[in-house]
Amino acid sequence: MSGIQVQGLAKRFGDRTAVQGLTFDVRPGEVFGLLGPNGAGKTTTVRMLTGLLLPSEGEAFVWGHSVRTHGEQLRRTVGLLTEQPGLYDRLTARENLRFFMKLHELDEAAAWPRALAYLERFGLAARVDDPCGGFSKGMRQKLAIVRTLVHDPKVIFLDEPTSGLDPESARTVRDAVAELATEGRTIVLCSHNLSEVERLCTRAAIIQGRLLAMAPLSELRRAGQALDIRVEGDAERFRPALAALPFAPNVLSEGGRLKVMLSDDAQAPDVLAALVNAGARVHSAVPANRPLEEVYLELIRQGRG
Ligand SMILES: Nc1ncnc2c1ncn2[C@@H]1O[C@H](COP(=O)(O)OP(=O)(O)OP(=O)(O)O)[C@@H](O)[C@H]1O
Repeated sequence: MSGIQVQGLAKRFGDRTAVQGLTFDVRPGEVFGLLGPNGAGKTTTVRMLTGLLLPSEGEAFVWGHSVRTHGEQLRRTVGLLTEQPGLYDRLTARENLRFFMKLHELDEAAAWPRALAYLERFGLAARVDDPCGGFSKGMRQKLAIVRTLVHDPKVIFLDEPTSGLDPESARTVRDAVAELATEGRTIVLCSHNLSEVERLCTRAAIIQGRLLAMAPLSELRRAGQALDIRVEGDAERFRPALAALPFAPNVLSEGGRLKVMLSDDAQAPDVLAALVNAGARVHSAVPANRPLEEVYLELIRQGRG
């Protein structure tokens, strides 16, 4: 069995339930987003799926290994990039990687070329013999990613992998993540960067102590549509007319474009009538998918309600 299967997973810390009733699956070759606000239980879930915490309830299989009974095999199969890079400042990049190779009981001669290829890709090869203490935040993050990959893991958990990276480095890392998935690995991406999630992930779960939604991103974004409207002149001036509608839709405006979020198809004619009554010359109005951010925020609000 490959990929990840999660069945009714729960974790309690004393009286506090961090997560409960989590059920989802992640396929090989998939980049899967695990999303949720601060304190939603993402880290707790990842720690259970990487054998660092035992679940209070439920079961999960990661590449066929039970998180309850096969912790040792599990840890050999997974790579985990945590929020903190967790490197030894006094050691050089090479020494850090060697240390983690030893921890994984790897044959260094076999494992090093793979690490070096990533170091080169991430622009770190020239600094391999410098102590990490002198590395910038982005360099440390990239080295931590290389460390996550030294043992050629089948399942990779990445917590905010591009945090602190400049746009070019972030792109390099995103390309590497996409490539790892095309090699048939399973990747779980925890991120608050929803545009990154939209670019990388095929499916996502949104959690807040429990599962609020799990679906392909294309489906999540369709859940409740938007209307993409082009008007003459600056669209922003029509915002008050739309705000006065009984259903007060959320509106984004940019130049001559308005994106109006609808909770119901039947609201579209009222939106257009309000614009025309306010003097707008409407060039076009087409149904559009909602930005992931809109869907996410709405689900979180409903989850709290
Ligand atoms: N070791 C622990 N002991 C007690 N409570 C904990 C422990 N670890 C996590 N929690 C609690 O579980 C809940 C979920 O925390 P978790 O760190 O999993 O959230 P998160 O989604 O990763 O948040 P963030 O986005 O801020 O990293 C929080 O209420 C947190 O206080």
